[in-house]
Amino acid sequence: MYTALTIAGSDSSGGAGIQADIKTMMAHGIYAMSAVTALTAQNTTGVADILEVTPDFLEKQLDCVFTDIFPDAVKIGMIPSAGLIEVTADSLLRHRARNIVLDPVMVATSGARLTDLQAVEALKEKLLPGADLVTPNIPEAEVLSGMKIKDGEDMEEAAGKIGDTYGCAVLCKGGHQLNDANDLLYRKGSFKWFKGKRIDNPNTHGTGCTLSSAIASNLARGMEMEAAVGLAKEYLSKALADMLDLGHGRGPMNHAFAVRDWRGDAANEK
Ligand SMILES: Nc1ncnc2c1ncn2[C@@H]1O[C@H](COP(=O)(O)OP(=O)(O)OP(=O)(O)O)[C@@H](O)[C@H]1O
Ligand SMILES: Cc1ncc(CO)c(N)n1
Repeated sequence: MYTALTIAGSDSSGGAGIQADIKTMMAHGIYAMSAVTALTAQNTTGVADILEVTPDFLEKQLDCVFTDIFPDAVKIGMIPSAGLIEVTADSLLRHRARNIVLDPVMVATSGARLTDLQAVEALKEKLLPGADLVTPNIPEAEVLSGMKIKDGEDMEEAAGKIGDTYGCAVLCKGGHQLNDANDLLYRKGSFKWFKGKRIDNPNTHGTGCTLSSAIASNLARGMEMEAAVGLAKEYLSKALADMLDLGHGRGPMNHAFAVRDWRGDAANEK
């Protein structure tokens, strides 16, 4: 059985963070493990509070996972502070983790900040250089590259800057554009666009977590990076196109489309 680890925050509403990651990995037939960096009290309308674990406790979770069931891939999501980022980077290096997909989470879909400003600096210095792939959305790519992004050409320039500075592949996600949902992969000096049709669904809570976990799941199975990204985007589009509508704000996506056969479609109807 292929295995994957998510290092991320818990989302009490189940649409993003650890919960989205585990749902996605399970839908890909992957055995999912987790190291929790923080608990968030959040729902589709916003984040009420964040409780971080201590660096020492995060390190223990990582040691427990890596010394027992070694993950074939690692997805990194919300890490709220520099101390937790340092422990994570050291641990991944010490345990020789492979297939590391880093979602540089900074702000939730609802607009709330999930990491402090020192964490952004630590992310750049400690985590990006060890990652195989980093998956910023447009505002995150602006922070990491230090430039404004208005169009596809700017996305290429920013992704190139990030990739060349930190020595990792970069997937710049286009979900924050108005007209399309095209993502750009920069890897080893060349660009590949993944074109996506914009789905008219406001319920996009957790799209970034889902995409990065789907990529990690595909890498865990041994897929090449380009194929892993292409298939992950297909998974995300299907989950979004299922038009689940829960909660009072930007709701989560439906992962159950991938596992419906177990109980039949009828069991999912309300
Ligand atoms: N309305 C949409 N229709 C189709 N694809 C979308 C839509 N919105 C986002 N996506 C896709 O979802 C993926 C995640 O991109 P996005 O830019 O939304 O990430 P994010 O902002 O990190 O997500 P999150 O909301 O979890 O923070 C990308 O592949 C993007 O193209
Ligand atoms: C815990 C957590 N991680 C990531 C995101 C980004 O969507 C979120 N809203 N919550």
